[in-house]
Amino acid sequence: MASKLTSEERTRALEPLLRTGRWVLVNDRDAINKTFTFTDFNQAFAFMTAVALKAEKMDHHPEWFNVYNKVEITLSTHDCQGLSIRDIDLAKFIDQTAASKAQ
Ligand SMILES: C[C@H](O)[C@H](O)[C@H]1CNC2=NC(N)=NC(=O)C2=N1
Repeated sequence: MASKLTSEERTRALEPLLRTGRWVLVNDRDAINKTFTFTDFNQAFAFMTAVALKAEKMDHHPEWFNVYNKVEITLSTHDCQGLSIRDIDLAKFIDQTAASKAQ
């Protein structure tokens, strides 16, 4: 079972996502959030499909909300009620996938 990030992991792995990756900490829970904007719904949904397939493989799923060309994603690990290394790994995949789609 996943465990919460240690303070060392927060410094090494989480901070870069917050500093340069435009992920933000959620106010009232241990989670990160980011909104992606694409050119249209087709691009947004192609992105969501790629993330969904990866999430299913990882058995680690995003909370997300889509309106037309925008996808807002929140990542947290329900099993440990906070951020784990699985959220970091999925966030990195999500950033790489978004970069490969027209935005
Ligand atoms: C039983 C199943 O493995 C768990 O419920 C998985 C599924 N996907 C998950 N996704 C997320 N974000 N956190 C979890 O703790 C989690 N657990």
